[in-house]
Amino acid sequence: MSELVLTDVGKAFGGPPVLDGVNLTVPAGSLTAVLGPSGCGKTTLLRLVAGFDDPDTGTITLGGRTVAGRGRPVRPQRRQVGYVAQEGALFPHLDVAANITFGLPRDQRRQGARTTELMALVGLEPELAGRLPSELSGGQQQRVALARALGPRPELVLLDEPFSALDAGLRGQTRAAVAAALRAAGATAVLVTHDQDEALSMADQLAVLRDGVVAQVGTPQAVYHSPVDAFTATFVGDAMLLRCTVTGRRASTDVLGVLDLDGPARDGAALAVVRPEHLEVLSAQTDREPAGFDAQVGWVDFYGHDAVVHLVLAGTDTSLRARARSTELPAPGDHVRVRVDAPVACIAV
Ligand SMILES: Nc1ncnc2c1ncn2[C@@H]1O[C@H](COP(=O)(O)OP(=O)(O)OP(=O)(O)O)[C@@H](O)[C@H]1O
Repeated sequence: MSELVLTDVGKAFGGPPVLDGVNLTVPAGSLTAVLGPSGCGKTTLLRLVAGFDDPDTGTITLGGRTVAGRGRPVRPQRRQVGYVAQEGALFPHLDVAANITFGLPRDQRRQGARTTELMALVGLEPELAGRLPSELSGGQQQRVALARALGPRPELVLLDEPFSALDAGLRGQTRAAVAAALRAAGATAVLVTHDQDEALSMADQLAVLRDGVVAQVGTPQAVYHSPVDAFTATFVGDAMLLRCTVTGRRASTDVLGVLDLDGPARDGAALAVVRPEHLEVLSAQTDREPAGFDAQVGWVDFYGHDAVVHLVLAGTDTSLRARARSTELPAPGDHVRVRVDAPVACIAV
């Protein structure tokens, strides 16, 4: 396993740059998720690392070896990089074992032991070895694709939206199996996705890409709790950005009173990052001390494990979203009270 370092990497295809000075370090043995909206350059970044395209500027090093950017680029097959595409791209006429064996060095192809070991690593039952890809579920196919990519013990595994074709139930299971297999193999991995749940739940490190520029890099927790700008705050998780004035560790908002901040911030104008889970919805008839602000329920999105209550603050046109337990839900039209019951982050403006 090896560290991957991109320094000032740029790429254009005849028009404005698709990647514009990307700096990113992926520590050895860790999984970095590159998260960004469609068209922001995620696949281009993977293709440059794999060697399918060359960067216009900057360098890419893998395990301390420069593979692109200085002198002649190292050819893809010599980079020791495994690639898992959106839809595994398995050979349809080869069975599972033959698909996995295909990625192995010639001297290991006849030894069944490595294939058995790889199937176990990605959580595939041994009896699936003789099946064709068309006889597997989408999640099983992606596990075969990962086993094939891990076979030659690559320095780095690249995963390009590998779960996007799977339905919700299968996606969760396959994500967990793939994350466990990558950890067990000690692989350095880059996962490209536009799915924030996937990025937050799987990654050791999250890099948010916007218009070809890395907007923020950090642990999923750091990016979620301390976004650096309005784009990151609203792209990674749901957030309402409220105008406020910061003084010390408190933010005075126009619409929800004075909020506690979850960290130090510069005094002056800012945006408070209020997430739905920071808001508490109280019954208007509560016998507790009246707290919070009057609001009316517009509608409720029910998700089973919880729900999101859409509200409008009384006397304003401010819309809010509050996460609530699915067992205690108000109804559309109800008058309620709402308050922020947790410290929030803020972004200087
Ligand atoms: N070979 C190419 N020639 C011309 N333009 C390209 C080429 N490859 C990518 N692009 C353009 O570069 C931009 C970024 O594409 P890329 O596929 O990297 O985005 P992405 O973030 O992976 O998007 P998605 O999430 O939709 O797959 C797009 O505008 C795309 O049209």
